[in-house]
Amino acid sequence: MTDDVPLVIAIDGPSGSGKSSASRGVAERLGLGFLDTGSMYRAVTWAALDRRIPLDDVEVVAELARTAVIEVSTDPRQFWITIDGTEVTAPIREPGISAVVSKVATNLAVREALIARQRQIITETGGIVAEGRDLTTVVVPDAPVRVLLVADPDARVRRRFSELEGKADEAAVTDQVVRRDAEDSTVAAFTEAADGVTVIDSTELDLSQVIDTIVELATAAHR
Ligand SMILES: Nc1ncnc2c1ncn2[C@@H]1O[C@H](COP(=O)(O)OP(=O)(O)O)[C@@H](O)[C@H]1O
Ligand SMILES: Nc1ccn([C@H]2C[C@H](O)[C@@H](COP(=O)(O)OP(=O)(O)O)O2)c(=O)n1
Repeated sequence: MTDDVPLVIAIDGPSGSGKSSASRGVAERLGLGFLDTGSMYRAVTWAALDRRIPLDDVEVVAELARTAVIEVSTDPRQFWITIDGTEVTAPIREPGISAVVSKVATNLAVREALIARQRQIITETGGIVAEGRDLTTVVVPDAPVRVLLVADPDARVRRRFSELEGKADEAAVTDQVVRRDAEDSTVAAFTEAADGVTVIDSTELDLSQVIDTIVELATAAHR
């Protein structure tokens, strides 16, 4: 790997396609940072609910996103996130947040604020694997490695369901995966690959095969 230009790897895809796990694995393997952009939308959602701000109040939620101080780990081995000094690493994963986060993620003024913060983190970190819904198309469209990670809806629901270990029933998980993707895809183009983006279908691949494939792409691009 050349050290002069920091390597940025952008990974998008629907819920449960394996973005976070694969990105963390690739970052560890290549000694890069890791950014989970979805955690930032989740943190703003958590803070809005905590302050009793109605999520439909687009302007007030946007102001929160513009003014809140979000610090997020870029260490692939240890994830944490804080908003205005409160650590929200665990609460942002609760089903109650997953059920409503799309309301915040489809607020375009929120997106503008969080995208600016994401670009800042990516620049400060140097080499990084950044994942979400609009990294390949909006946040860092010039990244030398861009991947759309997909998997069949059934596989994605099954993965999420087993991850939640009984915290939510199958209907709720299906709703969180399928409805949320439908809502999120109205503001971010992660259902089809943009020009130059490599599609990886993880339905029949295990995690290490997905990581190997992305590492190979990165090695070829960064020679
Ligand atoms: N290729 C894969 N095969 C099987 N399970 C996977 C695979 N990739 C990820 N998983 C599992 O699926 C769940 C969702 O993965 P995650 O990385 O959180 O997806 P995303 O970030 O796209 O929502 C996790 O429990 C993870 O361990
Ligand atoms: N770059 C991003 C990242 C996430 N989002 C949205 C999509 C989801 O509804 C939420 C949370 O994203 P997250 O990646 O944590 O969701 P999943 O864990 O994959 O289900 O934020 C987005 O709109 N743009």
